[in-house]
Amino acid sequence: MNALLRHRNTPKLGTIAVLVLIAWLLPYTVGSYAIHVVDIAIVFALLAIGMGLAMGIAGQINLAQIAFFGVSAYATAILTTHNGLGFWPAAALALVASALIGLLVGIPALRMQSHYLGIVTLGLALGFINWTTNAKIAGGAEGISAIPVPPMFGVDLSSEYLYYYLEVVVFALALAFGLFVVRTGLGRRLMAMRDDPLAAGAVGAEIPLLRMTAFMLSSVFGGLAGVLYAGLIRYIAPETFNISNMFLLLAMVVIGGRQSLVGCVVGAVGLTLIREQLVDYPTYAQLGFGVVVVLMVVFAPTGLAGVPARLKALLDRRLGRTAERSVMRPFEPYEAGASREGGKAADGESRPLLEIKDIAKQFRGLKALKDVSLTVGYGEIRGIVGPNGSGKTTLFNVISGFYRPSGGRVLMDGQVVSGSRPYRLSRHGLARTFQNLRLFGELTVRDNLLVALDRSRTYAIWKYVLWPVGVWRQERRLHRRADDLLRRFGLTEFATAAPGSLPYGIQRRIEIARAMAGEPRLLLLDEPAAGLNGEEVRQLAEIVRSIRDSGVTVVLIEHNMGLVMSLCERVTVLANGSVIAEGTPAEVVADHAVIEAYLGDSAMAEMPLPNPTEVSS
Ligand SMILES: Nc1ncnc2c1ncn2[C@@H]1O[C@H](COP(=O)(O)OP(=O)(O)OP(=O)(O)O)[C@@H](O)[C@H]1O
Repeated sequence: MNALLRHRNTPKLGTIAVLVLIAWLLPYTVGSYAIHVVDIAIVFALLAIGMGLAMGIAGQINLAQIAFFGVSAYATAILTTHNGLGFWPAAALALVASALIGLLVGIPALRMQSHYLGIVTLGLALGFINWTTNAKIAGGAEGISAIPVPPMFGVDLSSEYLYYYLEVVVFALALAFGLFVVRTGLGRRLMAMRDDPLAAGAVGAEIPLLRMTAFMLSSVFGGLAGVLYAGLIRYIAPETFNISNMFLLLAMVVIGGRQSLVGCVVGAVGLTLIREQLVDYPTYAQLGFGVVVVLMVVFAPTGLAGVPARLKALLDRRLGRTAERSVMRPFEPYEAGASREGGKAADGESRPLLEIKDIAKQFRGLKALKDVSLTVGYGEIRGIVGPNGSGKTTLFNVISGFYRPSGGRVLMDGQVVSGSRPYRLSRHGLARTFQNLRLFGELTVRDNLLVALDRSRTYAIWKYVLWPVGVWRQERRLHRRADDLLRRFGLTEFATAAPGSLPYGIQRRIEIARAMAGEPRLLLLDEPAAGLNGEEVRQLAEIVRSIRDSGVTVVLIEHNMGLVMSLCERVTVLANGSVIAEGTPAEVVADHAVIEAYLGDSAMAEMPLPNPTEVSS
């Protein structure tokens, strides 16, 4: 069965039918005040979903949600009462306005993250509140009244009972859309960005655009809530969009579980109902919510939505259940053949794939790289060795766009690529792994691979609105390819596991599989054998050879000299940021400068020339 169809969180049809029935019958069972509270709860639920998308899914702290809500509510009010527009055209323009404001608020996220972003978004929300209180067009402290009842084919939406049904339909569609986003490519990329923006960029995720997208999504949900609120209450005033409501919203998302949209809805509905019960004690209610939020952050950071998984993990630990196998299946070699003979490019030219020309990198006073030059031909396996701190990882970081060089150029396939962002380099055919593993910790192993397999551009998210079938088909293709990749790398058994729960050797292999998912031409492996046992190193050598035989050029940094000697045709030696030797493994280990550089370095000082068969398959 397709993995997509057996998604662990896909709601059952029966559950949906029961929920629809409850939603349908609810107005028949409650009084007019209760239905008013439910109508308000739905508005908050929409706001909470938007906030969950930005904060929980994309990891972007957004304290401006109340402003997105306000912008569309005010835009609807102003356009209908001042400009005489009908309710629905005004609502459509209000949605556009809040999406644009969302993009605007997202701009600071390009430069700053975490609490700085929180402060800036909060500042923008305060600015908006200030505007509503002072601007004449916004009605000042008195607000705007007499917003018209939304027309709906003769249905009287001034009745809160009938308005409830409109809200339920809009809410259901919005939640379904949110879940669709979260469970497909865009959501995965947003989550990958949340877990590790550097690694996400390295597998092709356009981080700046994704950050803007997160704020835009959040603002559209805020905008929907604003329109519904304006149509429901038909009067708006600054007190609805104040900081205490922003805090309440934050509490809903944190308590419900910011990484789960359903959790956000539960938090929003639950806290709206509780707030109504405590309406006579607003100060105590605020204080109570504050205490609960602090307790949740400390003891249950994943909120109510995360409680079942935590309980299950606890139970499994208590019962000593370890469901996962800890041994990988064998790697299935790639088909050989695409390998370029004689260091030639695809067009037959004999230029190298990678040219590094006089690269320098300075960190304040420290010259980590000094005029490093080297070339790597097509189909080569190049080793980069050197004592600790000699600049190897810095060189990789420059090649892969993580660092801008202080001088010199990097060319790939004859094209200057130095200074390009990691996601552009990924699309140009570069992939890498990291010395300290950088897997997306909150995603499953399959999702880690899916993020890298998905090469669609961020601008293609228009399909989510206009052509969701296309998104769905693409998902099916990606899941099939992920299954193939999992099988090739012997990882099928671990597909649904969290990478952090797996042994180190398996995590290293997942990282190589993820790098290969992007079908690179050049693969940079940063200490791929670190932490592996002897058998795993032997398997690694087999994998790297097969990758090269499939036509991918490999450059690896390694301290395991046995592996370097057996695998690499040529080795470049760095010391103190400079290339001190280059040649075949036998040549470099006999080089005087190399021996001197390594004196005192235990990895190589006593290095006998290893027998290549030690690590070969
Ligand atoms: N972001 C940074 N800021 C300041 N200094 C840095 C930064 N990154 C690396 N360095 C310094 O640059 C030098 C080279 O570091 P690098 O990590 O490239 O060495 P390496 O050869 O990869 O070492 P190892 O084998 O231990 O991984 C070191 O002195 C290191 O402290």
